[in-house]
Amino acid sequence: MSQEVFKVQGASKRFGGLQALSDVSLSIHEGQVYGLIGPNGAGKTTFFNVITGLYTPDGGSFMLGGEAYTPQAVHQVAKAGIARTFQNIRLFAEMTALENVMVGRHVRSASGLLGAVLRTPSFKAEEAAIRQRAQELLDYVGIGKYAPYKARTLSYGDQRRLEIARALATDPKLIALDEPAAGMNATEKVVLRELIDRIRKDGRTILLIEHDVKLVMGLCDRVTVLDYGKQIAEGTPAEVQKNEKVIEAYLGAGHH
Ligand SMILES: Nc1ncnc2c1ncn2[C@@H]1O[C@H](COP(=O)(O)OP(=O)(O)OP(=O)(O)O)[C@@H](O)[C@H]1O
Repeated sequence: MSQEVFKVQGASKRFGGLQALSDVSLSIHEGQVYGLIGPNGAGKTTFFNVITGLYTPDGGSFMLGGEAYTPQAVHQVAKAGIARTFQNIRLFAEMTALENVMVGRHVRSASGLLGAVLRTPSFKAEEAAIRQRAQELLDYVGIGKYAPYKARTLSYGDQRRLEIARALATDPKLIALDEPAAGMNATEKVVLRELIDRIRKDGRTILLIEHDVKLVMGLCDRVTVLDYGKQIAEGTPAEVQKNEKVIEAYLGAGHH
């Protein structure tokens, strides 16, 4: 069996009287696309925020690449090997597409972000390589020709792909995509699906929150379903789709 890349045991998070995450456990293996689904307010974003250090969990243990992992400050999370995209795109709007990806790459550079700001000699030596790699990643996600354009001028779908390129630039062990298809039209979704498939084939491991159930079922190797913070099902898409609790959660009147 392939190697376990990411393992979560018993992750919990409470906000006041609301148990947003309750004892959630999952295991993601190398080369898998792992889906996290559930109705609105189920706890998906909270889970992402916990594993990427934006929220401190109340409980749970985490392993990344076979080592104990404590989600901490965001830049440490990237260094540890988790890169993410956001439901609401978070790019540097006034920077070019290329520069946005270069920023992601600096996580792995010896001179770091401070070196980039101060433009130290070691930074300049690294910059050409970083620039080249950033261009390769833009080409890889299919927006190479927009490298010199400001991020804010790119179409919505292309901005989402730019976020993915920036995440890939950190060479993550796990890439976490938060609703990558949100706001995309049918054609853009087809292209996105091909891209995620390619990223997986190239050996990356992906955790995906997605509302588009068809996309999830077509792409994911395994799926966890959350409802009111609880894990109501885990398994292959075929198994999960048949699960009574899942059908109830999606059709139940309590949501939406
Ligand atoms: N910072 C916070 N403070 C208080 N409550 C929060 C906070 N973040 C999330 N919640 C609550 O936790 C619950 C889970 O929210 P979360 O955003 O994780 O759900 P979700 O599954 O991502 O939903 P959606 O599909 O709508 O994005 C919700 O009831 C939400 O209101």
